Amino acid sequence: MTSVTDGRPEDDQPLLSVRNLTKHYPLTDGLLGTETGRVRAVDGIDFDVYPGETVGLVGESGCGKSTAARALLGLEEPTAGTVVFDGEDVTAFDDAACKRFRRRAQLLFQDPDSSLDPRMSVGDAIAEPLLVQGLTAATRRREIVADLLERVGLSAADAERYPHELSGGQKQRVGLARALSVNPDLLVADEPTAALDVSVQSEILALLADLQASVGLSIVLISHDLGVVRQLCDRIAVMYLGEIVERGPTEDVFTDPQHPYTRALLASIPTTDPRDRGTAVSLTGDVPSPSNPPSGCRFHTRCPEVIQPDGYDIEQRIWRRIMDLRQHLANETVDGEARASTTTLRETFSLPAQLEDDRADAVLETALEQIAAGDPDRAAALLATEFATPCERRAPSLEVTEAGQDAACLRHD
Ligand SMILES: Nc1ncnc2c1ncn2[C@@H]1O[C@H](COP(=O)(O)OP(=O)(O)OP(=O)(O)O)[C@@H](O)[C@H]1O
Repeated sequence: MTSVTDGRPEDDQPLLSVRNLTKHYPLTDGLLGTETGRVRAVDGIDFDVYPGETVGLVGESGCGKSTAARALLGLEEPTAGTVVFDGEDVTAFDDAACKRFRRRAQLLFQDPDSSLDPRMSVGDAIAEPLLVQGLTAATRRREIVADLLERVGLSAADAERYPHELSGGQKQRVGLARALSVNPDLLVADEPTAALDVSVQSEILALLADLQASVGLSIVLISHDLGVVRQLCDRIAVMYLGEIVERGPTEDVFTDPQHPYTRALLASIPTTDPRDRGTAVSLTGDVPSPSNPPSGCRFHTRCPEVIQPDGYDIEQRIWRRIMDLRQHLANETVDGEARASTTTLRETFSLPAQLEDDRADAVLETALEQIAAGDPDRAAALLATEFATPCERRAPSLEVTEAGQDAACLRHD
């Protein structure tokens, strides 16, 4: 019998299997050259890509998507973890195996200009990987180039042109032809349409979908754009600050998201439906630095659904603001509030004059009095003790939810 995990039959063999992929960059002191910390760009991510499917890696800018792509292609050495491609460990490859892997797994860049040499004709650019792989017969190379140009919607005559004569969309088509020239099994497309005009974006996405259907390519699509991902991907992994927070079949994640971060991302997609107006939860606070990620669940400093401590019953929206106040105190950004009245402080931090939960209100009022008395550290300590959330203490693991997909959120525990 076939059991299903993450939307796939278990007895299917993945083409690519990424386990605990981790990449930390050292932070060094410019003068002394000593290590002062680490940027945790990617922290233990797991996902599989099966033959012929497209898997999306989505998340805000800086969450580690490109680092994950470079590490899984062997362009950067991971700090930890394994990448198994067609049954073999990529990190253990010798030079010859590495060369074969480089042919079978291709990278498509966001900005075609960065991958095309302005002095090289389109034909030469597409033929270059063939030459590197040992195809020395010039006539055969020309035939392949002509065929590839037509497959990506250009014409054989375009082989004679140079990158500066092409539009952005045409250049991305050339980039795609170049990546496909060596018949790869896997294409890693890093924001392939982000540098293009909106009108051209959908043409390139349609082309990717067509090519995938005709040659059975597997694709890892990296994008911050949920619309792009929904259009193309069979399954997606949502990343936040170097970690996967939700993973599953695209339609399941879009129709019934199980992680508050995914819900917030989806709510941020502009909608024309008037019934949707005003229901969107927007994220507060800045994306924390990957060199000093929050404790517990990394999303707790911005999460609209952060868990309340036992015994309190505070409106969730207000609870988020109390957590934001704790954040301000921790960041020492409330110093100038001394000598204000607690009423003014409540207004400053968008807190109501009276919380519905009397016990919570008494704690809050005491903390605000301490801030007003010029002792924000005491207020921070009181709020940290009374209003501690499990989300700041325990890091959730990625577990299968009742909805079917995996999510890393303590609410599912
Ligand atoms: N070589 C490096 N040294 C130190 N930090 C790095 C290095 N490369 C990336 N980072 C940091 O790691 C984090 C993840 O970067 P990455 O480029 O993978 O994110 P991303 O999700 O692809 O973002 P974007 O969409 O902006 O490209 C960022 O905070 C980035 O500043």
